Amino acid sequence: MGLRIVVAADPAAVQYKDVIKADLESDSRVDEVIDVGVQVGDDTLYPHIGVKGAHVIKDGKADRGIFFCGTGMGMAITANKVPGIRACTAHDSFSVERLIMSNDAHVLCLGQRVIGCELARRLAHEFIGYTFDPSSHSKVNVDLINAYESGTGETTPGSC
Ligand SMILES: O=C[C@H](O)[C@H](O)COP(=O)(O)O
Repeated sequence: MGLRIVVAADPAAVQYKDVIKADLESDSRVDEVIDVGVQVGDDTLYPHIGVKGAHVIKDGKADRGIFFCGTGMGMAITANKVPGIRACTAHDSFSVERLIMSNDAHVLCLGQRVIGCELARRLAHEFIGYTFDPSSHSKVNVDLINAYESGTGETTPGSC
């Protein structure tokens, strides 16, 4: 079964969102692309779109997301506020690899004002090619993040 990917952008990055949406729609690794906006001419601000996109993943309707804004940072900050969602900006190939392999992230965030379109396309292509290995040493870190978020873990402001 292929991946279900949600794409989201604010007005500063709708062009990259639409280019990469088209790439994903013709990618054999992808079963479904869900576009939560914005569309050209829609001036909705990124916090609204980032929350909406992250909830698609939280609600189990998508496996991963690729979110876009001017820098990628506003979308990342926003998506991380949705419980259970791990999102980060990554503008180089190694970071994109580690975003999955070390961090088991759900969302790659890209900045249209920061990187060229061809690099953004390449990073999006690479992002969906990685699968987190739950038997790797990285799982303990992801588990600690989740435990802190749920209030069940040992990680507290005074724990180190
Ligand atoms: O992180 C925020 C984004 O880059 C957004 O697209 C632009 O925000 P700004 O207009 O506040 O810089």
